[in-house]
Amino acid sequence: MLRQAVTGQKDRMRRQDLPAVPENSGLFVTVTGVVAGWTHNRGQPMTHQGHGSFRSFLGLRQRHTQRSGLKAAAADRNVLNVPSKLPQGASTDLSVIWRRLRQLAVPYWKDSEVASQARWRLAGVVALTLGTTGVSVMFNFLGRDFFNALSEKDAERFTQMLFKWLGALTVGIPVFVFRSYYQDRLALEWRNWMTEDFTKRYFENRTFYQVQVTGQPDNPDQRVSADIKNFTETALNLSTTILQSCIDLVSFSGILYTIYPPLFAALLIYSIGGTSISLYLGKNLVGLNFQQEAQEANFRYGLVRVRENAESIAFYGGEASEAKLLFQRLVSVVENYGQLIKTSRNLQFFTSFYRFVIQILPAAVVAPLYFSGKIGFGVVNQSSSAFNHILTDISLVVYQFETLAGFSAVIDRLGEFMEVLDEAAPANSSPAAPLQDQPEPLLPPASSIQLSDEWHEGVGIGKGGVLLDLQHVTLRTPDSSMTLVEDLTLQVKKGESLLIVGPSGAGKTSIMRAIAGLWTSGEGSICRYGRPVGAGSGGGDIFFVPQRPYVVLGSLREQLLYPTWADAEDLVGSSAPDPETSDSHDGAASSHKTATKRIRPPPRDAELQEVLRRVQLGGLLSRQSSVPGSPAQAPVAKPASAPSSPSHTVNSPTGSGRQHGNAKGLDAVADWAGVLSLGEQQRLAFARVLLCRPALVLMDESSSALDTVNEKHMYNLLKSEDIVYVSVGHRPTLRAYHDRVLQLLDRSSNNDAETQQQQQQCNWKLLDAATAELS
Ligand SMILES: Nc1ncnc2c1ncn2[C@@H]1O[C@H](COP(=O)(O)OP(=O)(O)OP(=O)(O)O)[C@@H](O)[C@H]1O
Repeated sequence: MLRQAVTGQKDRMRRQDLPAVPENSGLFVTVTGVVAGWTHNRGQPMTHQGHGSFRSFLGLRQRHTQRSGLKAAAADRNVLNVPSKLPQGASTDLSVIWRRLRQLAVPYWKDSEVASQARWRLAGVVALTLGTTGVSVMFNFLGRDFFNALSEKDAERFTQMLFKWLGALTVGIPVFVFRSYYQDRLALEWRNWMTEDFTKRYFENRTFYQVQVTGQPDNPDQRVSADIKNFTETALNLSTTILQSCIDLVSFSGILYTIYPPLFAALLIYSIGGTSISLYLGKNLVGLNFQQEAQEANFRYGLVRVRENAESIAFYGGEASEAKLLFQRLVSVVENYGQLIKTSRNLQFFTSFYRFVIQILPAAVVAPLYFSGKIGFGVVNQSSSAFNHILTDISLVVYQFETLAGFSAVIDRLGEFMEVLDEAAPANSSPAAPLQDQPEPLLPPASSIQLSDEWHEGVGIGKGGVLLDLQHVTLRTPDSSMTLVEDLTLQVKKGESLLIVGPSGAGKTSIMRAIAGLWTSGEGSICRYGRPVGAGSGGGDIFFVPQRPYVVLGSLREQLLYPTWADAEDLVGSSAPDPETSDSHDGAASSHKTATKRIRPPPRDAELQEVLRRVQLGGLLSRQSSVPGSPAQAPVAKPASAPSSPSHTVNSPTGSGRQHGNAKGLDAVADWAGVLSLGEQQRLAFARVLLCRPALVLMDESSSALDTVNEKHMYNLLKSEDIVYVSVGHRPTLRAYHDRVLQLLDRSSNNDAETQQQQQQCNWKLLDAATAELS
């Protein structure tokens, strides 16, 4: 990181068009040399990518073949447990890198909605880049005449040239500054677009969940935040550098050739030799850059985990082991980084030498011509400058080794991520670029449970009042390593409640996952007669309450409105209650355009306060913000019913700056996940259900932290609202609130295949809750 910061700073300085030769060399023997160097920024690393390597060049093939093994392992590890040594592949398959580069780079310039605008801007940057070469050539000639005048002691001409030269500066400086500025701006816009695109696809089809379950790819957050930034900046820099190199090569070759053809020979030998040596010296950088990024991400993630689980760790007294774990990760970071800077040091010995020698080599070659009086002193300078330019063009690899290496690692990481996103995408939304050499699918193709939804215009109930219909469902874990439920057939009808019980690990939560569509591995079909409630859906029939209540960042109001009215900004103006089907308590917002009959406006404050009291959380209304001035990051909800009502300045009670210091009641902002007890969080989850009023709620141990009185009260509230519920739970008291019990039986610990098969054929029982005798 430190190195990144330092080098990043260096790059910035360099991109301010400092000389191509070492900044502190003091070897700029002529003003022309300084200007030529200053006007020529191609000799420097471009935006730093960390310390790169040609890891990708050497790594892709092996990683591809290792993928199947990784898949199996991935199911058993979460992101935190990414092995400290990532597979360090070895591949020289440039076609893979090229394919990934195309897939990453092309969409913005070709398929995006801003493609034509972006192309125009790119054309502007290219024009400015051409301009910089023009300015360099201009200074090359001005410098020659300037030094000729100096050596001939022609004072009048010297003064003339001095003014010309200064005048040229006023043209040259803006060209360089604006080129750099517009290039940076274009990179920023590209990054913005790519980040949005990746993020959108990451959330589509619950890919983020799949990534979490499989652990592939590692550290997606790092890829979205840091790698995309690196990719866009370097891609643009590299493109303009290559373009400028080509143009320079042509322009200055002519100049050099007219001065002295043998200079070419010296130049070719020098550049080819230099490139070969730097490739040799830099080969140890292979893998180090990729490793560094992964190690840094693991270390950072370890710290985040400590923050997220501070209380649990404190209760367990787990500081020492957490610190040990973090130190282990730190050791990996430091060790790898130590290797990296050592290798980099060796490379720099050579590249520095290489750059310094350039300063005198051309002068040494043309010196005999100068001594014999065939050329003037200005021409010596001119040849020096031209030589510098051409050598920099040809020696791109020497100068940009680390940048190129880092860029390949970034392409690799982003390409891998994109392939995961493409795999998760629905069949009809295949990626823009053709995929030859397709990677293997993330999970092996297996039979899957058919999930369907049936709901029409406000009525989501199937024949006979069926809300949920499971037919011959066999459910397996995502890696298909374990069959959890075999041939399960059951229906949940209006007015009937179901309790799912069974030993820990039997698959109770997994049944919920299958109904929610998170797990699909297995056979059979599940039909949900109703619209599932999703974030910002504004209503729905089927509501899922997970085992761990999710507490959003933001105000108390936002806690209550989540998920039904999360992101309700979009809802405002595009949705409205239909007078016939709306069950809004206040009946307001009837002026809004109807988008879907089932969408309801967010409840008003009075209703939110009332529901808090009903779930025995009225006391929260007297709490003050405990996160002064912190920006709420949660999706912001805004009641459509009364957008102009003073009591509904939900979005930002105190303006966009969100100074919550003194906010109270529904506007109070706190780290609710840390402040509320688990039981309070569970009651909050009940409040969300009561506000949404779905037809069916599926709850996974949602009352496990409640006392029996509160538990009874919560179930009575659901009954009073006619909400059908399916609960997962261990507590015996739960049976009293349910009509039927689905009991999952213990899977045999006996490894005997025959015994297991017999048990799996009937590893569940459906019983009447009143009379059932649970085993
Ligand atoms: N991502 C996964 N990949 C593979 N197996 C998994 C995965 N997640 C859970 N399992 C396994 O699936 C089995 C069923 O898990 P599930 O969470 O459904 O159990 P449960 O009955 O709800 O348990 P509990 O009562 O303890 O919450 C367990 O053996 C668990 O280890």
